[in-house]
Amino acid sequence: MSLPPNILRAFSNAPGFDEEAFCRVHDTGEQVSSVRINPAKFSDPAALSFELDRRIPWTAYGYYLASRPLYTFEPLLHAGAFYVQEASSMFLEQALQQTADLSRPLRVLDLSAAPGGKSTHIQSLLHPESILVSNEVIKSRAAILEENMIKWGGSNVVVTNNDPRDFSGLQGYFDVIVVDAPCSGSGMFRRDPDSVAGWSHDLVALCSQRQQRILADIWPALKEDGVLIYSTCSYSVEEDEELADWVLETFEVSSLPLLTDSNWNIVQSFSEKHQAAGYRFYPDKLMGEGFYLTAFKKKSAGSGPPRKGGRGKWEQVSRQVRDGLKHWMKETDFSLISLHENILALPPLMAEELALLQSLYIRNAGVTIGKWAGKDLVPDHAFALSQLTATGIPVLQLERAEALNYLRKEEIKTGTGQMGWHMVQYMGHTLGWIKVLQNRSNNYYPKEWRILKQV
Ligand SMILES: C[S@@+](CC[C@H](N)C(=O)[O-])C[C@H]1O[C@@H](n2cnc3c(N)ncnc32)[C@H](O)[C@@H]1O
Repeated sequence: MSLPPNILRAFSNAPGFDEEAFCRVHDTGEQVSSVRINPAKFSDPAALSFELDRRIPWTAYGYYLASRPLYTFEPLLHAGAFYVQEASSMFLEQALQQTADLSRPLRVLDLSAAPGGKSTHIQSLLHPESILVSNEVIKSRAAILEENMIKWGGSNVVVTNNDPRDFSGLQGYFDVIVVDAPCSGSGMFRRDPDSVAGWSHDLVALCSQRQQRILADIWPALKEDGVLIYSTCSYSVEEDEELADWVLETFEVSSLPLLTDSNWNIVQSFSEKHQAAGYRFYPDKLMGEGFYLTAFKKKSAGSGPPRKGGRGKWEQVSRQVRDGLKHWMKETDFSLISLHENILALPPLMAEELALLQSLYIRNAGVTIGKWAGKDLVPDHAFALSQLTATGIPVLQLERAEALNYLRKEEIKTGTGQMGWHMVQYMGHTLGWIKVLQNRSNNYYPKEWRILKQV
């Protein structure tokens, strides 16, 4: 792929930009593949059909792969044991660790979260009593975000589908806000050469205005001393350092520098007007795509602490249901509530937090356990993928080919004499539910998530 001169000229003022090396790395067409494992689920690298190669140095959970596998046919991807993510983006881990106290419960918003790369990563880094609001404004993308967060299996996540301005009522609520902003996308040119044709100066200007609007809308929701982490996959200074200057001019805020290892070859930049520290990733300098990240601390909120949420529009489940769930669920201190016919398990304090978040359009919160149908539970897929299932639930281990058939939603020949609900597993990782009947079994894998691709 050769990049047009107008694009190269546009990046010539970007700190650390080396035109010759940049062109060379785009010309080769070389691709870097990487994944991030889920520390709550992943234990055995041998369960993967591909090899984890070198570690990505700025994260504890990321690995480069020697070659790109067909991820769709990897059952552990559907079990939420790993996530396919571009390596540079995992630098978010450094930003969070160095700017926030992750040893205590925090309220964190990932504002532009779909498909869920940063949110799954954040979930792995937070104290378990934290609350992570993973938001996506575009409805169809919010559905994908929800799917990925359910597969990841964390119980402390709320998935919402809101515009940034909908958060204005939550004055001073969040300790940390991550804005992985929609941008002109030049950092992905190597991955997606077709996107080169869509790039223009007008697009960069439009994105920069939208990024300012998003940050202005979300700003009141950040608490005093709270941390804002802003990132793009654009090389354009208008979306990166100039945007950081705009933040410093517009809000009461200070720039938060981060420590990096010189061997990582990340370019540290300083914005022209206010010297905001930023971190630039170039594919010709390190193994990863184009990325920019900067962090800020809010100086004053201009508003008090979050108000009390009052009571939510839900009820605790009855004693009969609670007793009935005993052989399904691990013993926990979670609250069990009924919402829209579903039973939800919410970690301690989340019910109170949800009451505060009631103004948002909540797609998913805590773990959906299922529906109570008269005498017993019809378990939800999210429950299977969570860490809350009781050890006594019957399990059916499948070989790889059968596991893929299950994920295609085909009927599974069980060979088991035991009737009723079973968790289907591959190499000890749960994929979902089946119900074994007298002469057949019903596959409960969600229809909209099934594998459609043929090998
Ligand atoms: C760079 S992508 C996010 C990637 C995601 N953080 C991840 O790591 O998987 C930017 C997201 O911003 C969303 N978006 C688009 N317009 C937006 C707006 N006006 N406000 C907030 N988010 C927006 C896009 O739909 C997209 O999902």
